[in-house]
Amino acid sequence: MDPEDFFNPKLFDGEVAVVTGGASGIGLRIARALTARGAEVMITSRSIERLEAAELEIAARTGRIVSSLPCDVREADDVDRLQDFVMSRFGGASIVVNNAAANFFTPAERMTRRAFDTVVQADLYGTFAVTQAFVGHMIEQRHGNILNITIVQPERGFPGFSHSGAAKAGILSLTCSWAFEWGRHGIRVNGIAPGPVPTRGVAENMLATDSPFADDARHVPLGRLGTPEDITSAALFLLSPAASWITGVNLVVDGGLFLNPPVTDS
Ligand SMILES: CCCCCCCCCCC/C=C/C(=O)SCCNC(=O)CCNC(=O)[C@H](O)C(C)(C)COP(=O)(O)OP(=O)(O)OC[C@H]1O[C@@H](n2cnc3c(N)ncnc32)[C@H](O)[C@@H]1OP(=O)(O)O
Ligand SMILES: NC(=O)C1=CN([C@@H]2O[C@H](COP(=O)(O)OP(=O)(O)OC[C@H]3O[C@@H](n4cnc5c(N)ncnc54)[C@H](OP(=O)(O)O)[C@@H]3O)[C@@H](O)[C@H]2O)C=CC1
Repeated sequence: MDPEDFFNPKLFDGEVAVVTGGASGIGLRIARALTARGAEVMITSRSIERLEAAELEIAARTGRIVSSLPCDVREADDVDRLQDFVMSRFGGASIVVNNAAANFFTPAERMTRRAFDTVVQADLYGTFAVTQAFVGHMIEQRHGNILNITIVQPERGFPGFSHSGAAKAGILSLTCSWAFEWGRHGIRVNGIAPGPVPTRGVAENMLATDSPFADDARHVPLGRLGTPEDITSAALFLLSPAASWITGVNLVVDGGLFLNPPVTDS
């Protein structure tokens, strides 16, 4: 049985969800699952081609239509356009999934300022800007749910990917600050920390020839790599009323990998 089948098909009726990076990988799967369970879903990414393909896939799988808009979350003007689009079409968003991210292997001493900036802007600034675009409406409605896709224990560092580690640690801090600040407005803010999930993004950007990461499950206690479905089940739980007293957590979904993480030498 698909783990997502445990979730009621009407679970997200009446909700409006924005999923950044929703045209591929984990974001696409979360967007599809929310659509299948009644939410109006808006997906964004930079590539129009990928967005169009995702719209078709979601329609074929769920029989429902998603909206999409090209948006580079690093660009303030793009985020403003996204906000305008969602406000005029849906009146606001009640769910934001900050999933868009950039990553590539670069030893710190060779990392250019622009490379650092590219990742921090996509991950940390993008999470801040997209959330801020929609939280005002959530506060007015006294109802909202923000889910940030992070990594496991970013505060411990991420050798070879120090830009990503720093950005994700910043997102974790935002998760906690926002959970505290907005809890009294009926808004929950949580994170999910995926273990290794072999998506296109990982294959293209993290498994470079000189990257220390290997595409195998040797170190995973549960004996396999993750799937977008594994992450989506956790997302559906955290976004649902079943998690109504949970805020400010970074839920690790990694098959137990971080009980004994492999040592990497960048
Ligand atoms: C299955 C086993 C897996 C094992 C892993 C397990 C560990 C789990 C933890 C994983 C944690 C996180 C994972 C992820 O985030 S996966 C998602 C990754 N997805 C993506 O990155 C998709 C989007 N990314 C991109 O499109 C590109 O990577 C990029 C961000 C580079 C594109 O942006 P842009 O077009 O704006 O960038 P530029 O090409 O202009 O480059 C900007 C600067 O960055 C430098 N750069 C780019 N690529 C590299 C590289 N590979 N190495 C070094 N430097 C790079 C580039 O040179 C520019 O800088 P300069 O102008 O100074 O040269
Ligand atoms: N897969 C894994 O092993 C792990 C993933 N994660 C996290 O999970 C999330 C999803 O990763 P995954 O599905 O693997 O990655 P993918 O690369 O498959 O998906 C990332 C998505 O983000 C979009 N994106 C990238 N940069 C931008 C930008 N500047 N503005 C808007 N959209 C952007 C991409 O679309 P486009 O190129 O069209 O813009 C793409 O749709 C990320 O936050 C990642 O850091 C965390 C730990 C492990």
